[in-house]
Amino acid sequence: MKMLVLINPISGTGKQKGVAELIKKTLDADRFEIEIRETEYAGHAILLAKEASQNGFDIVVAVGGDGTVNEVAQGLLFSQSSLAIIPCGSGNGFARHLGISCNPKKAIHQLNESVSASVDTLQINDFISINVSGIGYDSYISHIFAKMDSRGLSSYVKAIWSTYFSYKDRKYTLHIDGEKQNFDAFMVSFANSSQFGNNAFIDPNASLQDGIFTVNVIKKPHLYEVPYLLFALFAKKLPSTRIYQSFRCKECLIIQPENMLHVDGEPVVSDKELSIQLKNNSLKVMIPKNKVGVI
Ligand SMILES: Nc1ncnc2c1ncn2[C@@H]1O[C@H](COP(=O)(O)OP(=O)(O)OP(=O)(O)O)[C@@H](O)[C@H]1O
Repeated sequence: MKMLVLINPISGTGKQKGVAELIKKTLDADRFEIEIRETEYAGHAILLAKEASQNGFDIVVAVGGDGTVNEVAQGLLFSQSSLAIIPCGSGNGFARHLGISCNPKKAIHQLNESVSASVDTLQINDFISINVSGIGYDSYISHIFAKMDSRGLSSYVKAIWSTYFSYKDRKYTLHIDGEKQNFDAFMVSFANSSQFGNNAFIDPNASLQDGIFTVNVIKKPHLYEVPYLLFALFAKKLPSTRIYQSFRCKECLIIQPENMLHVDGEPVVSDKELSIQLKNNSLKVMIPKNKVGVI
């Protein structure tokens, strides 16, 4: 099989630095004919993946985080070529949902044994989301974080600390299955997969193959509830908490008070009105053999 490997040199914590060598040493040369390239700017992977698909590459490997994976997915949507992932981001939500190891060497071994499967994606206005996107507080934080000079966890905590107390629930209108609902929410997530990344689960039972996504409405918690809610987020128990409400659908329309959205963790400027549609079986993905039927 012809395989193009796209390495994002700036993703995550730098794990991708030795990956090219590791791939040459570890990837099954009998099964894959490999070409390796680095991405040169944001959005480059979309173009390279699209060209690869048109030029007969069977697989395009994203070496990076959810942003890189999203770009490769955009380039391969509705094509015969499959997306593969060697996770090197900071969250790796989509790869984790698929059961792909965040250790690059293990991920390459999994790739040697992988099979192709069709998965759903989400179209949010003109954006494509494959993992979890959203509006409200987490989108607000992703926009602030993108403007900060320094990266890393400490900047993230700083962004949250300086905004959490003043940020209140805001008004949203959701049109779903012909019904209109108004509600106040802290954040609203659109989940195709189960987790944001780092095993923080917004919709623990999500499947990428069921033709359904969920709209997850989160109310602002009281400060004393935060420790338990953090535990619940990682223990797959968020759906049973007071602040959580979830709607299953194939499409919906939501009106937000802001022009902000995050798509798989990347901040984007959007319309206030968002039309979200599930695209069933729109992307081929290489998954570990033992995950067939359970993604
Ligand atoms: N050469 C490059 N220079 C600058 N930006 C790039 C380059 N190649 C890719 N990018 C951009 O880097 C962004 C961040 O990459 P990515 O999401 O993979 O890493 P991350 O943010 O560290 O991981 P995660 O999303 O898992 O936290 C992507 O949205 C992509 O557009």
